Amino acid sequence: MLNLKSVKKQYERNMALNDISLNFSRGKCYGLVGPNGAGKTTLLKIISSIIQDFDGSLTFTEASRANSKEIIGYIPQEICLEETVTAWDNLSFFGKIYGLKGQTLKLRINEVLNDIGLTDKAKHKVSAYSGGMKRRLNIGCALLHTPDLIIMDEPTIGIDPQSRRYIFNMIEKLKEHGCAIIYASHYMEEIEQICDEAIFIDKGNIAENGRVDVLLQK
Ligand SMILES: Nc1ncnc2c1ncn2[C@@H]1O[C@H](COP(=O)(O)OP(=O)(O)OP(=O)(O)O)[C@@H](O)[C@H]1O
Repeated sequence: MLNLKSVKKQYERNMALNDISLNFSRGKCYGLVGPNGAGKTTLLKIISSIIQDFDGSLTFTEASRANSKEIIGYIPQEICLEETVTAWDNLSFFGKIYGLKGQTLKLRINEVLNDIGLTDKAKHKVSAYSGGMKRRLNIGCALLHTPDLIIMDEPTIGIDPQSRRYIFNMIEKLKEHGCAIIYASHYMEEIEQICDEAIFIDKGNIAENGRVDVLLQK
């Protein structure tokens, strides 16, 4: 569904990404692994069109949807929620950004709340949520518009095992629905558990790339 060809990104004198070519297909979870400063977030921001100033090409191979905003659900490393209002209000805000309204918006909010396991806490203020609950809500906000490609930038940092389980179950469901997921993480055991393929990135270059079982044997 997505091809990257010779993608390069330079910040002033710092070459953050150096000739990255990759293909992503539906129904698979791709682990993106690398040390601090390897270029993971830069790559994810290029794929999500947050960074538009780069060299090389990025092509969505299925033209069924109008633009990348409709295709992509981007879950940033930072929690991006308004804590003074409820989970429902946060979901409603993000749903409207994606053009959802009325009954469709209500239906999607209820579905997402169920998927992230927060139905009974929907009317609670986010400031009263645990770190793991905030992470789950952060993910939910990016799924309302049923994106085809979901980008998760280290979504399990500082969370409890129950929230981690919810996130992993969610990834399995998204794969079953034919979505592609790109999952950046520092944790190899997470990549082994949920990813079909892994991309090891170091100093802006691809060090290894392929099926997780094959890479593990290596
Ligand atoms: N806005 C920016 N301006 C200048 N340099 C930047 C900027 N963003 C990132 N960099 C640099 O680009 C390189 C790659 O950074 P990036 O954040 O993509 O790495 P990362 O693999 O996501 O790291 P981490 O695991 O710490 O999140 C680093 O050397 C970083 O300092």
